[in-house]
Amino acid sequence: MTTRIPNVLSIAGTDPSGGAGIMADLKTFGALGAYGCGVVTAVVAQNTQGVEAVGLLTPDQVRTQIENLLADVRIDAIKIGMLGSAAVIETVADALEAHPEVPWRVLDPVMVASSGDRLLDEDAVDALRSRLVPTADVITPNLAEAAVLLDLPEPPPEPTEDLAARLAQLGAGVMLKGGHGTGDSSEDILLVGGDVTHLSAPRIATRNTHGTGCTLSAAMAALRPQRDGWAEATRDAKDYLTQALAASERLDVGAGTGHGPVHHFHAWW
Ligand SMILES: Nc1ncnc2c1ncn2[C@@H]1O[C@H](COP(=O)(O)OP(=O)(O)O)[C@@H](O)[C@H]1O
Ligand SMILES: Cc1ncc(COP(=O)(O)OP(=O)(O)O)c(N)n1
Repeated sequence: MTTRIPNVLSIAGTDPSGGAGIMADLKTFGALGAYGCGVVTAVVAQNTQGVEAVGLLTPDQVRTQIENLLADVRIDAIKIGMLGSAAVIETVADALEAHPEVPWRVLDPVMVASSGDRLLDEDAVDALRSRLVPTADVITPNLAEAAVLLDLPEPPPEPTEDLAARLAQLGAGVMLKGGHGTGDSSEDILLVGGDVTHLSAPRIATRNTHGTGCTLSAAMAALRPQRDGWAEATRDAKDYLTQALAASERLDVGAGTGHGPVHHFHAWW
C-alpha cells in the first residue's frame, strides 16, 4: 500500500459520450484519489444508443504512446480495456513484459459492448488468452466473456466458484462479474491467490449501466495501490460502482432510450 498519490494508467478505447472506455476510466481514477494517465488504442464513435464506428490505432501508435509515457512517468497500476486486434494485444503484452516495475495490472477482456457491437476482432481471442491474461494480476470478465475465454457454447446464468477456478487456470486472478443477471442482487466472485470472496450488492433498477465493467476495473486499479490486497480493493471498487449506479438518475446524458452513464462523481456533485 502506498501513501503517495498513485499514478494509474488506462490502456483503452474512447467513448465520446463519456460513460465507458478511457473517458470513464479517467473519471474513476480521479474520483478515487488516483492521478490518471491514458493510452488510446481505438477511436470509437459511440453514444448511449450504441456503437457507430470503430477505428483501431496501429500497434506502432500504441507502442510509442506506452514507451513515451513509461520513460517519464512512474505508473503504480494499469487497467487494460478495449484493445481491438491481436496485433495490439501482442504489442501491449510485449510492453508489459518489458516493464515488470509496474506493480498492479487489471485486465478487462472487453469483447462486445452491451449494445451488441464487437469491440475485439474474433481472431484476437487466442492472443488475449495466451499472451495477455498471464501478464495480469486480475482479469474481470462478465459471463459472456467468461464463456468465450473458456470455449463454452453459451454464457452461464450466474457466476460460480467452479467457473472462476477454471478461468484462474488461464494464469491470472479472476473477478467474475454477474451484472447481467436479473435477481434482486448483483453477485460477483473474486478469486485471487486461491482465496475466494463473494461480492454482493443490491441490483439498482436503472437503464444507466453503460460502462459498468469499465468503471469497476478502473476502480480496482485505482484502489489497489491504496489498499492492502485485491479483496479490499475490489470490495471498495464495487461499493463505489454501486453508489455511482444509484446516483446515475441525477445525470441527464443521452436521449433516454439507450443506456446512460453511471455518476462517477456522485460523492461531489
Ligand atoms: N443494475 C446493477 N445494479 C448493481 N450492480 C450492477 C448492475 N449492473 C451491473 N452491476 C455490477 O457492475 C459490475 C460490472 O458488471 P457487468 O455489467 O456484468 O460487466 P460488463 O459491463 O463488463 O458487462 C459488476 O460488479 C456487476 O455486479
Ligand atoms: C471504448 C469502450 N471500451 C469498452 C466498452 C465496454 O464497456 P463496458 O463497461 O463493458 O460497458 P458496456 O458498453 O457493455 O455497457 C465500450 N463500450 N467502449
